[in-house]
Amino acid sequence: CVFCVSGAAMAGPRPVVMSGPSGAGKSTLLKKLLKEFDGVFGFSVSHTTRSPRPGEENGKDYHYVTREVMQAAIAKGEFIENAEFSGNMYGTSKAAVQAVQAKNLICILDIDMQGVKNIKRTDLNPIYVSIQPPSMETLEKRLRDRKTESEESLQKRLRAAKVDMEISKEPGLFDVLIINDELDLAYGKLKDALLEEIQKVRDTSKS
Ligand SMILES: Nc1ncnc2c1ncn2[C@@H]1O[C@H](COP(=O)(O)OP(=O)(O)OP(=O)(O)O)[C@@H](O)[C@H]1O
Ligand SMILES: Nc1nc2c(ncn2[C@@H]2O[C@H](COP(=O)(O)O)[C@@H](O)[C@H]2O)c(=O)[nH]1
Repeated sequence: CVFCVSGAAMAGPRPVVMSGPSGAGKSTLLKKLLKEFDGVFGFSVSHTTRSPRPGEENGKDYHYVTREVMQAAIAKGEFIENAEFSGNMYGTSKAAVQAVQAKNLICILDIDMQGVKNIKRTDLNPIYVSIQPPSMETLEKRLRDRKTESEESLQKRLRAAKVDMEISKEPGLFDVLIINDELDLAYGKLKDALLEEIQKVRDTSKS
């Protein structure tokens, strides 16, 4: 298989892909999952060429690299997928996913729409979850209040969000679509969607 990444020997819980516009609340939701279900989920740490935000840690939130380093690693076939988003490169390395799967945890990938389309051509077989904001106005407010973006980056992200919100309606692209309006309600829906996989991991770790 040309696009094989996980390998048959890696059969374990299904990974979870979380996608949706920048500012929709993916990181907020996945951090809640990682905290509540310690020993069940593991985060696939992506590579990026963007600079770390205050509070972000190299190797935990992302692997922060230069464009040259990232391009060389992609050329060597070390990445499952990679994309250009808002002027920076992002990508999921095979090692990032394998590190989580080796521990028999549910691997969570936080990736953009290009990543979703590319993952669909692999054998990773994840559950695809789309996190959407209630409106463009709310999204813009969240991104502005987060205070992480320059005006230019914010505008780029809002333009990408409009495209993302349209494409995500494509039938069959996502298994679950969650509107993140009230955080606790959205989190409840996310947990419900993943209950079966969570139970599998709990059953396996008991036996
Ligand atoms: N339901 C919610 N209600 C109000 N604010 C929220 C909600 N969910 C997330 N936020 C806030 O919105 C901002 C964006 O959320 P977050 O950083 O999780 O988005 P994201 O989708 O991970 O964005 P990116 O793709 O840029 O990493 C954060 O400041 C977060 O605290
Ligand atoms: N295709 C990929 N997209 C990724 C990856 N890691 C993160 N992302 C997406 O990038 C944007 C911006 O993220 P930010 O941290 O700069 O706000 C967001 O939509 C992420 O989902 C990746 O490895 N591949």
